[in-house]
Amino acid sequence: MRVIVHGGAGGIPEEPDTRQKVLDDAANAGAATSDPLDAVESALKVLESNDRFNAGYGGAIQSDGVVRTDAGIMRSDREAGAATSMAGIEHAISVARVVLEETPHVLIAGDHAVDLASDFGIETGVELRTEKTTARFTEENPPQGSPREHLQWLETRFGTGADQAGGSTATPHDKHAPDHDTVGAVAYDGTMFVAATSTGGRSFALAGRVGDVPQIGSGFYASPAGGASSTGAGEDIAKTTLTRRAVRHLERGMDAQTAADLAIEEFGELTGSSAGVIVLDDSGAGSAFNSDGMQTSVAQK
Ligand SMILES: NC(=O)C[C@H](N)C(=O)O
Repeated sequence: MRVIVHGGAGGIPEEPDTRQKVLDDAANAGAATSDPLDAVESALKVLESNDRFNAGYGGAIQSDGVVRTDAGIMRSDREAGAATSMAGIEHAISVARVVLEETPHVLIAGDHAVDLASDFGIETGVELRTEKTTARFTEENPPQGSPREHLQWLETRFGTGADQAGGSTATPHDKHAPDHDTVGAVAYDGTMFVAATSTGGRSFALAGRVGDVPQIGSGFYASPAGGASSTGAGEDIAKTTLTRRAVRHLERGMDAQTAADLAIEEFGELTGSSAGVIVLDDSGAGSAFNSDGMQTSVAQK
């Protein structure tokens, strides 16, 4: 089993070595399995439980004070599942897998996704806010009232992707904000590729906002040529279908590194925004980003 994981594209983390160790543990956990669905799920569960990443516990808080998680998973035979806008779900990746394996659908949202999770034995009602994320949110004098009032509040707080191009800041407000610390994994067992991504979204987003992560071809994609997982400003990733773009480059004969480089180059040209992508094909792994940093880890067993 070969696995590549990423811990989000953004600024340089405060303790890169500690964080790298968690990513290495995640990649190793994935590589120790014998099924690529298990590989990406076990890798991402390690990262969803660690508050150094914006997924599961420690995920970004939306304008109404709630963390809502999203994830997507896809196999190279084009079976896919995603789950979005879930409150109290730490392991969004496991819910996405339930959607893939147990339903005839590709995307389930909100309270219904939480009910589905509960029915399939996935823990619900988990406290996903940490002291750090709560303090950061509270400092910003959270809005009351209607969505229009929330929109006014986030006008000066929700960073545009262009604010972050070059990765200088995670948001205009907080240099060390864990804004781009979405997690992703791609696994290959010699037969099947599986790509997956999990996130708490972006900080200071409107309640109910959904980004690229649960959208096929945006946050995740797999085909017989390989798989890809992305991270960055989700609105821009969705508008340019970043992972579909990277996998299309594999289908045209590029290797994983060239496909990743070209996809990010095109993304930057089209959007002026920042993102990263990891790519796996049958001969190796590649990754590229146009932010200040994106940590990755590759493991093979
Ligand atoms: N942290 C991220 O990578 C954010 C994620 N792509 C989203 O927009 O929801």
